[in-house]
Amino acid sequence: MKERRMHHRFYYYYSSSITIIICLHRHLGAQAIPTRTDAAAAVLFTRFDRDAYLNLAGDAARRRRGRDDDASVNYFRQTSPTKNFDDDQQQQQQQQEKDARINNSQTADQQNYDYDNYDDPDKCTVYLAPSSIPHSGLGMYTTIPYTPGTKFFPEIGIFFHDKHRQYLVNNDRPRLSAQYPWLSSALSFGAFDAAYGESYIPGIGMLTNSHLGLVNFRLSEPWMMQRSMDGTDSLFYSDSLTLDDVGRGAYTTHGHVMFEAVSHIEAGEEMFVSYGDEWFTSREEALGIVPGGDDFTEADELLRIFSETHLQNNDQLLGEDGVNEGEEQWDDDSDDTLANLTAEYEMVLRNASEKGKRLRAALPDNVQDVPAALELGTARFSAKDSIQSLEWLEENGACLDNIVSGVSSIPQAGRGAFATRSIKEGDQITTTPVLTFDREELLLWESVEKMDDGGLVMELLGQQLLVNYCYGHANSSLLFFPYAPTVNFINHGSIEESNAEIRWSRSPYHKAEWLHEPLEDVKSRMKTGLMFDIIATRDLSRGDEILLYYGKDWEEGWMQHISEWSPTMDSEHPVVVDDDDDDNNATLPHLNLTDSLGHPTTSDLNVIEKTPIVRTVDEQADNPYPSYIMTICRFEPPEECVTQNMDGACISRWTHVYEEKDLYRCSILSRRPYSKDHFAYGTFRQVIGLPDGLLPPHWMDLNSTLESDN
Ligand SMILES: C[S@@+](CC[C@H](N)C(=O)[O-])C[C@H]1O[C@@H](n2cnc3c(N)ncnc32)[C@H](O)[C@@H]1O
Repeated sequence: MKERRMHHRFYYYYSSSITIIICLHRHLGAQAIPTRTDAAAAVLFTRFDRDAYLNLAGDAARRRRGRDDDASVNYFRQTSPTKNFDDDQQQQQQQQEKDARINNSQTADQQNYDYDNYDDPDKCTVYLAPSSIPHSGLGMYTTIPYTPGTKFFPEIGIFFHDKHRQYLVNNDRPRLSAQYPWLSSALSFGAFDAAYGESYIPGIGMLTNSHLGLVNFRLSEPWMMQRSMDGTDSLFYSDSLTLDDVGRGAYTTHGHVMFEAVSHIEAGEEMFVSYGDEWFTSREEALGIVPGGDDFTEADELLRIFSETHLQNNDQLLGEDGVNEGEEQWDDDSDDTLANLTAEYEMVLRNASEKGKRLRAALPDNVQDVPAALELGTARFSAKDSIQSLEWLEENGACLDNIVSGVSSIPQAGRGAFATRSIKEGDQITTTPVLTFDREELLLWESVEKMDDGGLVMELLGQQLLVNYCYGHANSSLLFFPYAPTVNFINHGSIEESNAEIRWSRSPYHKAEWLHEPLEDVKSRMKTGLMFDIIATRDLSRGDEILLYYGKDWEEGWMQHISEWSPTMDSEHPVVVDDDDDDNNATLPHLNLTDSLGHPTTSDLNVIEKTPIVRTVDEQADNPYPSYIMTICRFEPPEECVTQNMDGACISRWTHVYEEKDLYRCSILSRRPYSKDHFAYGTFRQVIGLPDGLLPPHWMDLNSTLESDN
């Protein structure tokens, strides 16, 4: 897994009445998610009004066709059914709050892509183009400067959980898809979402390369609450769907993941994030020795000292005012001087090697390069092409900001992608590299005991949420996950209302020749190379929601889901059981469905329950939290473990109080694992259909569809 560590805080689970804190940083124990039969005890909720939904969906389509809709109109307001609430006032209040939250989240979006603030709103602000890091494929470049803290536009994050439940996981080959995810904690509270999790974050999170000396973006507020549409990742911002909304759990709750600049970024600069030192040190065989950020800083210092002690004593090597003027002047030097300097510089290199191979790798190999490396800094010197001209980007790149995310105009669809500028029919809306998955990688299995002989059989539990973001054909086991910015927000529209289509990219970076290769070769490649283009099929105006026709299977699947789905089925989250300890089944979280609040947030708890958000142990005795809420602490763990479990897990005691600003008291409310929407039973799962004829016939290795499996 691409261990892109943004921070090194560890998360500890704290049960308020117990003083031992158990390290959950590694895992929460091997917990299983249960089979569907466990949903039997669900309580009836009937708030989802199917007819009203279908009417509204029709209205929304009519509005879009008539182009009289406003992209910011939020149909959830009208669809959010409330008839289960007895108290009209409470219902109204809750609805108003939900509206306010959704409006806030829209405002937050708009702040991030207010293109009118730029000198030319039609100027593309971000390009896909070849990376300045050799052999690392494509990268992202900005054409506008950023100041530290400025955010890039919002992206989705998709939680991928319980990899050990893949059928193939134990004896499978290395997979490219494992190179891309972030740690689960990259998504707020992700560390607690499941026993084991990873986070796929497209856009900056997947498309940018990492140069540890030139990192200019980082995930913003990884721990703080990032807004999400349903707020189940966060107790503080909730735009929650209710327990009985048919779209619940069908799209990610992390719909507002932000990256922010960490330095002053120049127009034309390549965007880099840190994958973390370990990502590079664990791949030295494949990547060679890659310096860390500190290595470049130290290398700069070594060159400065070398320059002061040697170059300034050799005035003839420097420009008139003592500043080097580039490489040519070195050519004029006498052989003797150059030989002396080379010998001196080799000493510097030898000393650096002794200190560390990564430090050595940060230094230029030749003394002739020292002046340029001094001027640029060793990091920039090592990737000289990492700042490009606008002309170069226009010539070699593809624009990635023709769309931004917002609340979809489609009821129950979550967020959508909207045009930032007019796009003519036939023109490219965006282009995107795709990561390939084997369908089997997205299935979740559980081994269960067979009644007759006690033997174990594998039972299909369901599919990862990522399925809903993958493109494929029902007759092929190969799936494609696009990862350019914003592309994953594009929703489905019927044949009549769709305004975009997908095709293999015409970009020179798309490896069209791979389409002739056998399926197995494509699946086992450890590099991406295939790309899709999304093309406008009619003239688009700024603010239009982009809609792709997802195909007949998808449409039928969604309609089937609506007709089969019942709040009864959808309203219970799985009970989490411990694989290793059958006696422990009852201790882990489950949703208390008698709680009429649906998904209460801390503010809901405050407003509706009129009680303080955080309760003392005594208060909890009279007034317990809902069962899917837990309290957690966050702190730097003590260096040593008090004891070590058999499996190496660290058990430590909280003996220190740390004052850092991003550490919190042990009073944070979090959702318990497996209590977010995408774990709920009966949630919609369906691959987005690629048009017939797009995939080569020799990739059609299935003759039945897996599509109807939820
Ligand atoms: C690729 S995602 C699109 C982005 C998604 N709306 C989000 O907020 O993250 C596909 C998922 O969006 C939802 N969706 C897309 N189009 C829809 C539609 N026309 N009606 C209902 N749900 C839709 C479904 O949950 C689907 O599985």
